[in-house]
Amino acid sequence: MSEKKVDVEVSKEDIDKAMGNPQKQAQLTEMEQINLMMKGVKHKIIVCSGKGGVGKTTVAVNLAIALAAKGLSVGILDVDITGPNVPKMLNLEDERPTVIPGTNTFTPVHGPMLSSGGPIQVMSMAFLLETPDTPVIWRGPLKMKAIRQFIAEGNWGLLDYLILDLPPGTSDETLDAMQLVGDNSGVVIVTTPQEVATMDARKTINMSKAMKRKVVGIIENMSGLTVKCPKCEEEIKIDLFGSGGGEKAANELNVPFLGKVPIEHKIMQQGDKGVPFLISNPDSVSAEAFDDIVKKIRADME
Ligand SMILES: Nc1ncnc2c1ncn2[C@@H]1O[C@H](COP(=O)(O)OP(=O)(O)OP(=O)(O)O)[C@@H](O)[C@H]1O
Repeated sequence: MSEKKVDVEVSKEDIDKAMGNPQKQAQLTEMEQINLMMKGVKHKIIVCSGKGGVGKTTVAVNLAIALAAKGLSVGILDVDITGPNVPKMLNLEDERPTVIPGTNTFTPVHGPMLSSGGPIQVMSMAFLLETPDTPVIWRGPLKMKAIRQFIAEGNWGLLDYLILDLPPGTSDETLDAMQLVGDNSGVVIVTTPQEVATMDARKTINMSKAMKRKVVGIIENMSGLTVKCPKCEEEIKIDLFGSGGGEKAANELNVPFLGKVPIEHKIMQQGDKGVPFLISNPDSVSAEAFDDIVKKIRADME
């Protein structure tokens, strides 16, 4: 784990002491533990959407990669308890968090190490399932308990960024995540350009505003597909899910528009292989678009 100094309210020693000492830990309530962990994180980014399948996990994972590649210490918490995909997209499916002996705390799984900022730290419900096909058949309160434990009982150490990858919608997990992150947090909303997705994205933006969370902006994912005509080799752009819907929603709701990421076959393919496209295809159109988006996010958060 990185020993890099970040401008936070606690020291790594404070966190290690609380996490490695059962008596000290027993003196703290769950909420005090969560607050302690959150004080060690400089910036928290909640990646969410109204609609499912629009590319939240793809964005969350590549955002973590982009930040870690800049030498920042990064953690990613998979808040999708029933559909946890972060380990799959980082090729960490067979990993397990390490339980700290004599305590009920754990060290998150160490993911890719891209710079001196240390390995990306990852926690997900997927690490606790017997097989990747095991379903999590839980009601809201149990899911919320798991999220709280992932934060309170994980020794995340000091982080520049914690990225939270949320399930779609505005209920249990989203509500809990927005409440728990505290200050220095921002919400990034992912949508496809089509109306049925932007309509749901608007709800998430209004929820973030109601919960007094800063909206960092909207990303329009799956925005256009460029294909080559097999006969004449001419490039043809197809707006499979329409175009400009995310930007329109951003303008109407008066929140920043962060950019468009096109549909690229390799994004899907590499996601399934567990290699984020920023690593597998750093020169692609999507990687360039994403680079711009990350700059805007950093400019806002930092
Ligand atoms: N720009 C893109 N081009 C091509 N495929 C993409 C793109 N963005 C995401 N995908 C693919 O679309 C599928 C859904 O993406 P992802 O899992 O990131 O969405 P999600 O919003 O996190 O889904 P869920 O709501 O289920 O959590 C994945 O197979 C992913 O690889």
